[in-house]
Formats: sequence, structure tokens, C-alpha cells
Amino acid sequence: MPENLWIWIVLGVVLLGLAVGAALLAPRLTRRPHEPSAAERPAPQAPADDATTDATTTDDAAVDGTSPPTLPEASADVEVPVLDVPEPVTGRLARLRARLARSGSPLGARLLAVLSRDHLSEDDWDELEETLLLADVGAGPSAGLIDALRTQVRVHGVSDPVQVRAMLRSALLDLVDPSLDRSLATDPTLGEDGARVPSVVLVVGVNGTGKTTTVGKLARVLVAEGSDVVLGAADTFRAAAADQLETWGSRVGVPVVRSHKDGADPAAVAFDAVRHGRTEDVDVVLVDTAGRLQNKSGLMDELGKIRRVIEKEAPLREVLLVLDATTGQNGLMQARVFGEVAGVTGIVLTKLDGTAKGGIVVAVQRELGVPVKLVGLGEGPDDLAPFEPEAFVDGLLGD
Ligand SMILES: Nc1nc2c(ncn2[C@@H]2O[C@H](COP(=O)(O)OP(=O)(O)OP(=O)(O)O)[C@@H](O)[C@H]2O)c(=O)[nH]1
Repeated sequence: MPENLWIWIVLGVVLLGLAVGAALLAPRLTRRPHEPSAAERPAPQAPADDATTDATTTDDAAVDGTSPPTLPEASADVEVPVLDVPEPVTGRLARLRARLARSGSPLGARLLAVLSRDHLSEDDWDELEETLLLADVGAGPSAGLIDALRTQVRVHGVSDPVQVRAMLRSALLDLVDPSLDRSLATDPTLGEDGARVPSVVLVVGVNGTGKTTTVGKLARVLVAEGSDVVLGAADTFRAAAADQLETWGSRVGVPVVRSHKDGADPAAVAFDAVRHGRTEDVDVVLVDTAGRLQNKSGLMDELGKIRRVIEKEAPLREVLLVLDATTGQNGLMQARVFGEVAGVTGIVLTKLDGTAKGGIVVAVQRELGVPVKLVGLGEGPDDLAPFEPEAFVDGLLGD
């Protein structure tokens, strides 16, 4: 064998080794420096409108406590939706003011226009009173405000526009009554056995006033404040109401207790929702209702039953009556009936963005003797604001 053949063989083996090594290393060198793990990857975006939560199902037998609510098994490969972050509640007061001001508010503007005249005649005073009546303030409160203004005008005159505005602001504020307690009882309490019991809020009112929307918006307010919430879809009259509520709940990670049975007993759903709230140790259970009843005794029976079954499980801390601000005197008649049968503790005045008749706030508080606690200012998810008398009156008067 020639002497340099060995050299060629050794060289060949070395080259082969290098080729194999390079082939093994190549994929490692081309991989991205850091592959995120499943936990590090952003969760996929859920569709905004048709997403639903894992809903608790219920049936009528549950009223007797024989059928506890059941939640569908959580599946490991279920996509985790991205939850909305509701707007902080404090920022909403400014929006209330801006919206009221933007609505053109004939009430404030017309009152100021008349009051700014040099010498107020009897006709001017009549015009002022008529303006208040047209804004749904109501006869008694309107007459009271005119009396107060007449006294002020006698004492101070009406020449200085700044003074006129201050005078009117103070008179309107008195009518709205800043001294009323407008807080919502949504903190859990302690039961006799020392266990935490959720606060239950029942939402009532005739159909179409905005109950379901209000429950959804209120859930967001409570989530923004750090509360654990459960929703009860006791509006079993309109099947879409429960779906609507599930959409609201899913956007902020709040479970919804509902029935999939047509025309199920609303009291059974309310009961299951409260029991589920207790089991899950949540802070608040919000219960939506139908309110689609032809007569007062039917309404009384249904709401009475809902109240009784809720109170078996937890204290009913709030009964919120939802009224549509655009319905004027009609809304007042509804308020009267619900006030008599439902033990209303607070009013939610919706659709204030659609009317310049803010005076309904005054009339409805007088009618029921309970405060307006929340106002709806639009169809957006965060268009629900705690009612604040000063901001409201400033909105009426404009800047
Ligand atoms: N502009 C405006 N629209 C509102 C407001 N609140 C509710 N709505 C609208 O009013 C309509 C009725 O609202 P719902 O929440 O379905 O009313 P509901 O009282 O639950 O109705 P039923 O389930 O039929 O009894 C919807 O189109 C809402 O978007 C509000 O503050 N402003």
C-alpha cells in the first residue's frame, strides 16, 4: 500500500465527521432565541358579541333545594377569552356632566334665559313654571322652585348673570336633594354562622326600560371596584335576555346562572343564582327579572315569590327599579306600581342621554321617596354612572 494512502483515509474520516456534526447543529442555530411557553403566549381574542360563559343550569326543583346548580366541567382545551377592563367608576361623573350639557338641555338654558330678563312679569314666572313642567319636574316641585326663586329675586334682584346662575343652581340642587343616601349595598355580610353571605341586588321594571343592560353594566362597575359577582338571569320570559346577560358576563369573566327551559320559574333561577353565589363565596349576586306582567296582583305574586326564595339564602339588600327617562309621566305610573309591590330601595334612570327632560329625577324621587342611585347615559358598556346631584345639576345648566 502506498505510504500516503493512510493520510488520505484519515483525512476522509475527519471530513466525514465534520459534515455529520454540521448537519446536527444546523437546526439549533436557525431556531428563534426564545420560544414562548403556553403560559407566556397571549390568550386568543374572543368574539365581542357572541361569546358565552360557562353558564350554570337550573330547574324549578331547585327552589326546594333539591337540585343544586351545576356548572359544566371546565375543559382543559377551552380557549381563554381576553376580558374587558371596565372603566374606573370615578371617571364617569365627568362624562355624565358632558353628556347632559351636550343634550342641549332646554331646562337649564330656558330657565336661565327667562331669569336673565330685566324685570320679571307674571308671564315670565308662568313661563318658568311651564318650562319646569315640560321637563317632567312635576307640579309640586315646580311650584316649590318658583316660590324659592321669587323670594331670592325679591332679596337679590336678577341683574347679575353669575348670581342668577348660582341662585338657580342652588334651587335645583335642593330639589334633587343631595342629602339622600345613594350608596349601593353591595358588600357581603356575615350570616348567623359567621360565614360570608353575598349581597343580593334584584333589578325590576317593565320591559324595555333597560334592566338587562343595567345588570350587565352594573356587573362591570362592580368588577371595576374589585368585587366578585354572579348574575342570575331570572328574566325567563324573553329567552334572548339570558343570552344577552351571558354576553355581558363573559366580557368581564362573571358567571351567569340561567335556565335553558322555556318559561322556567324565575324564582327558581333567582334561588339558584343566590345559592351559587354563596357556594362560590362571591360578594354580590345581581338578579335580572322580566317585569312583563299584565296586572298588579300578578306582579305582586311573582316578585313576592322571588323575594321569598332569595331571602331563604341571603338578605335582599337592594331592589333597583329601572325606569326609562324618556317615558315621562308613564314612567311615573310604573314607578308607583313597582314601589307598592317590590319594596324598591333605589332607582336607575336609563336613557338620560336620549332626553332633555332631566326633571324626571326630581319627580320620581318624590313619587317613590327613594333616591336615584344610578343613571344610564348610553348604550356603551361603561355608560352607567353613579348619580351625583351636583354633576347632574351642572349638566342641566351647562357650563
Ligand atoms: N340610549 C340608551 N339606551 C339604553 C340605555 N340603557 C339601555 N338602553 C337600550 O334599551 C334597550 C332595551 O334594553 P334591555 O336591557 O334589553 O331592556 P329590558 O328592560 O331588559 O327589556 P326586557 O328584557 O324586554 O324586559 C336596548 O337597546 C339597550 O341598549 C341607556 O342608558 N341609554
